[in-house]
Amino acid sequence: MTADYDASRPERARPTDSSEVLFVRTAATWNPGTASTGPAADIDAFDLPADDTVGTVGTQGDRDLADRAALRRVVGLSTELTDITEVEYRKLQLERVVLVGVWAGGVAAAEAEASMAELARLAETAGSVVLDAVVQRRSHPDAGTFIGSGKVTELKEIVEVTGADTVIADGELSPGQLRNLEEKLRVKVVDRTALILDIFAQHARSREGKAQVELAQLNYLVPRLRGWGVALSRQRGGRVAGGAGIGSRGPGETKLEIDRRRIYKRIAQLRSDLSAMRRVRDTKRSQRRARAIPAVSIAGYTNAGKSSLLNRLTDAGVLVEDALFATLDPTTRRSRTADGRIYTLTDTVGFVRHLPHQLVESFRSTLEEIGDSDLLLHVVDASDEHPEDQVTAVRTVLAEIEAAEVVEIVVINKADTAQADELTRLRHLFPDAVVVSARTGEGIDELRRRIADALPDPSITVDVLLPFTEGALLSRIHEEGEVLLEEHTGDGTRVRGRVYPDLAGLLAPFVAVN
Ligand SMILES: Nc1nc2c(ncn2[C@@H]2O[C@H](COP(=O)(O)OP(=O)(O)OP(=O)(O)O)[C@@H](O)[C@H]2O)c(=O)[nH]1
Ligand SMILES: [Mg+2]
Repeated sequence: MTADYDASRPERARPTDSSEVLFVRTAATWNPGTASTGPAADIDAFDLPADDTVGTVGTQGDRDLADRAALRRVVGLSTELTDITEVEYRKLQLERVVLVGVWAGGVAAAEAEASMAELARLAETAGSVVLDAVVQRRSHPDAGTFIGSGKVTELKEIVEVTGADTVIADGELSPGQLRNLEEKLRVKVVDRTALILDIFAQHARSREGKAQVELAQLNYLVPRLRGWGVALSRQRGGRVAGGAGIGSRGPGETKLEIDRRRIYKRIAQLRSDLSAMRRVRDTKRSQRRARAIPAVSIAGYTNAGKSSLLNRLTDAGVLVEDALFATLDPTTRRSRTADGRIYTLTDTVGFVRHLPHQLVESFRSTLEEIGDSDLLLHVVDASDEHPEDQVTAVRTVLAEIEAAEVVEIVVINKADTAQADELTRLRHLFPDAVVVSARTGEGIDELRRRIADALPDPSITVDVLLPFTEGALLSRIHEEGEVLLEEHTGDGTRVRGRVYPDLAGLLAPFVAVN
């Protein structure tokens, strides 16, 4: 018997074979198809397929989709934290759920409803069936039980009537709230943060993405370890001992200490792995910068159509799915302006209201690319009920990752399905926005023009005579700059054009003398 094990807490009224926390073994064990680093990850700008050279990648999104459809929830794996190093994902078994929210004073009813509707979509994305949703109006969440303690009884009735096995709270619960609610409701309770982490874990593909998610999950887990530990012990007792002798099978203090130490060790390992991956990413990025290829980032709310837009602009063949957080790994592709200037386009992870800070922290290196870009395409879903709330949520995250200063083009997407008066309203709200449909291609030419105008212009005029041995420099002028005149002479190629400062520096030795 240990101090951490709460013997007074009765067994579940409705035991299910799903554990409270499933520790799923390495992705390779359970889903070989997605274990390797996806081709979309870590693409070097110099090897990027240009939009006009891509032939077969259109099927990559289809393959990803098939992979994802093949994902199955894994039931009945070990719930013991026996070897944390084997843990790739911590998955929550969510099946039949009831949602619960607190509608704070001062918040419009519509906003509270939108938040719950989104929670429902998140739950469905994670593979659950939403049976019911309830919201309590009160000035702030109850410190002990999230909703008022009287309401917990009502919620318990709903849980019993619907036969739910999980309650999902629309917010981040303190470890105490989580424990209290579970004790009272006798079903598993998870919060919005855990739910989003679970979706990210399901969708992560690249090594970096997986490490980022796992780090976020462990940081979320640490302060809750005691609660989870208790739950794990009871689960194990129930299964292994057929429900008897549960107390004797609880994890000892020492066991929890060991678990905690293992988790800290794993966190340290992940941090160091990630910082190594980050150095590679930084090098690639700075190579791109050194070559002065302007970078455009596509950001926006989840499901706004960012990947569709990348596909439309470059034929990238990125996975598009009517699901939240379909994209976690940034994909970079190369494109050209009508006057031939090269730029890169990067599709990024979507944002959401109350994006868990653990994720923002873990994904910081990925997200920092947005702050570093020359231009941001902020994609807005015009068919959403509250597009401007999405814009606010996105701008909040952008400020958090210090990307608020980047020049932004608001791209109002899904013009094909949005209501006409809604489009008018949005045009009025965002007068500089471009209205497009990634699906039909409407407005895309206009968007390309706007991108070309917004990209930094090569500003230094050069007039050089390049010896034939300097073919590489000649192609860089073509790729990155603007050629005004080109003449082949007996001594080499005479080029007059406009380039970025760094290339102008390299061309200095060849300045033409007449
Ligand atoms: N009708 C319509 N649907 C669109 C358009 N653009 C995207 N969609 C749909 O919206 C859904 C989400 O598209 P994605 O491109 O995956 O969106 P995303 O922003 O990359 O989403 P995440 O990566 O999950 O954050 C898919 O079902 C797309 O087919 C559009 O212009 N019109
Ligand atoms: Mg996407």
